[in-house]
Amino acid sequence: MNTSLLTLPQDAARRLLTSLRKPTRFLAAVSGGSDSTGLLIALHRAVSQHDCPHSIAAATVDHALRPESTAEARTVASLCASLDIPHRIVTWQGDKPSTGISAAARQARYRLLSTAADELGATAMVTGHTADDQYETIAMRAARATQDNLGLSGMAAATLYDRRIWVLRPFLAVRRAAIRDYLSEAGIGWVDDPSNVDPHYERVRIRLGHGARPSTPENNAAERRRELSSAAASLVGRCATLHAGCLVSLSADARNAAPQVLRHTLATLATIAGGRTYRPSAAAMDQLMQLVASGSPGRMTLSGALVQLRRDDIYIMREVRDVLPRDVAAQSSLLWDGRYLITNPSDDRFHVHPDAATFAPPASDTLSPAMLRHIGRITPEIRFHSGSADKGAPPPDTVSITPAFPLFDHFLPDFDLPLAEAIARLFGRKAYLPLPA
Ligand SMILES: Nc1ncnc2c1ncn2[C@@H]1O[C@H](COP(=O)(O)OP(=O)(O)OP(=O)(O)O)[C@@H](O)[C@H]1O
Repeated sequence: MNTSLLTLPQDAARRLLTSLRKPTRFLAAVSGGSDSTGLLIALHRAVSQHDCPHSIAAATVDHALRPESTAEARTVASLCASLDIPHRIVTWQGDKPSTGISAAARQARYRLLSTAADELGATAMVTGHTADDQYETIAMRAARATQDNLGLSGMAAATLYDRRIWVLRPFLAVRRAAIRDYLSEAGIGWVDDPSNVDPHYERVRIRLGHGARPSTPENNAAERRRELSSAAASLVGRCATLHAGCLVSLSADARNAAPQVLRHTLATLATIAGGRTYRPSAAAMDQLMQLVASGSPGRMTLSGALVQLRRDDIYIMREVRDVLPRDVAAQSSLLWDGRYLITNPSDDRFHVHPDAATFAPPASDTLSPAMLRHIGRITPEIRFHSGSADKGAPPPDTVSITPAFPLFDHFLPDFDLPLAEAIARLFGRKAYLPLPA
């Protein structure tokens, strides 16, 4: 077991605070379980030190899935009141899905927590994920690794949520047992969520199976993933060109990159071109890399994208299949085809539809006529419904069409940040929120 990486709760809290120069207000996400309660106490003690420029607030999500959850949230509220920590309870309202409840609860939790962060003036969020959670995450991902084993880097120490707030995990090298000792010494109790011992959940089965097994990643998988991301970012900076806002070409020089760097770059660009949330499978990437290595012209579809090899260049674009028309209601936004965020501030509903017949191709001496036609079949065209006079009119200036990257925009682990930034630059989109520093 690699114990050198493990640390005590109070040291981890201090380390986080001293790593930040700018005064930061943290929102501690506290469920009332031992890990997040330990985080709350350790951070509270550290920020209460003389001269500390940072401060904390806290929030608890009442998922309203178990009868006890409201009382548990109130227990956290009382603890925070006794410590003078501003605290909010945010409740997951409305109907709950009958399947996929864990994933839906997680989505709702982050949404509600980020709203609480805004209300409490917090500029970063902290969660109590531990070394035990990290071990379980890696074990679960290893069991189903199909995407180039990227998941083996585990949870990131920092993840950008919805492009709006960084979620920091300062306890990733702290063991749960150390947190419980720390709380017991402080005379502070915690809630035991019954689902944490329910073997119905894969995570629980792994926990029960591993007992005292190693709990920190034994290798530097996260560091290697960051290096891969940086190398891919520099490849994109050197070799990638965006055409007509949607088609990316990589110049011949890209083929001189290390194979794993070219592979990661292509996997990521294909995911972005296809508007997908997950990268292609390792099997699909093996096939694509064989095609690239063959040096002959060819084409392959994967993850909703078409990759075309022509002369020495590599072209990556959305495939034409399943690019579906959609309506955008008045005064609303829509993620269209996973690739564009389309905002309609007008009072009229409009229709988004690729229309090759009306598409005016850009002048190009590098793209073939077939590619220009292809662009017309994947580019959003907007048509207003109201009144025949408006039909087919170009969108008013106020309608905005912004490239979207579902792979990065919802949860962006810090080790993927270099490549995400390079792609945002390539598409001319606003930079991601910088890490707290
Ligand atoms: N009900 C809640 N209210 C506030 N924070 C919570 C709540 N549930 C979980 N958290 C936060 O998330 C951390 C991890 O909790 P848990 O392991 O149950 O969630 P997870 O779903 O596995 O994690 P993730 O949110 O990354 O998917 C907790 O330490 C805590 O900081």
